[in-house]
Amino acid sequence: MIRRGDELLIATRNKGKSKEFREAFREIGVTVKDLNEVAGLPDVEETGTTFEENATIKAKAIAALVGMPVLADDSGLCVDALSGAPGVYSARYAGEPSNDAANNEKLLRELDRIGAAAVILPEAGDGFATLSAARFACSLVLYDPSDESRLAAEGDVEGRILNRPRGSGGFGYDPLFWIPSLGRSMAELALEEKNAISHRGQALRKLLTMLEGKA
Ligand SMILES: O=c1[nH]c(=O)c2ncn([C@@H]3O[C@H](COP(=O)(O)OP(=O)(O)OP(=O)(O)O)[C@@H](O)[C@H]3O)c2[nH]1
Ligand SMILES: [Mg+2]
Repeated sequence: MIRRGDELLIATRNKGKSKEFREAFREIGVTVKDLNEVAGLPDVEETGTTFEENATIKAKAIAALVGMPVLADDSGLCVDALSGAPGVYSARYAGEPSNDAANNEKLLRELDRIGAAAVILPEAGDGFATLSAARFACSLVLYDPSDESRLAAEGDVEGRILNRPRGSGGFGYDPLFWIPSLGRSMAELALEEKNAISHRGQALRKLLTMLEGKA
């Protein structure tokens, strides 16, 4: 369903996501396009209550319009101390249009409001602490309108929320996401390093393995 030399449309307007997909698919010779590069495609409303539901909604809606297989990603950050919030609302946590800086500020405000206990991180240097365990989760859905087939895969990565941002890579909440096993924030990882461990990278590797099995 996806072969070397193919072009694949990803039903996303998030340039951070497309950058990560572009890098991952480049390794297998597949060119990636996102919704910002194709004129006339709508924003799809995310009315689902789970990542998988939303990824399915996005993939099907766009595939119906372009008549080709489409990959969609729905993902987010689930924070233990906030009972799993922001979850499926991660992009719109601080309101719409979505704004990474405002979302990060709201996350720290909410953790402060509930009095989340700060655990000092000596290995991170001056003034850094973590406030809660958290995970990034990603659901990928590849939908092919020619036979109405749907492939779905999930990935997640565990970490802790930092009390202040660290690093300049990645996107979204990456500067606030500390990975204890690496002793770095997600925003301190190079693109390939992030893809090697991230929720999105794991989901994508699972999906590609499923596709190989079908070929
Ligand atoms: O720091 C982060 N590193 C990541 O790797 C990551 N993956 C997801 N997220 C957050 O979760 C929202 C997804 O929401 P989402 O799946 O609806 O995507 P989106 O609305 O940004 O674009 P689209 O794909 O829907 O067009 C994003 O906006 C981010 O806030 C991440 N944050
Ligand atoms: Mg979205």
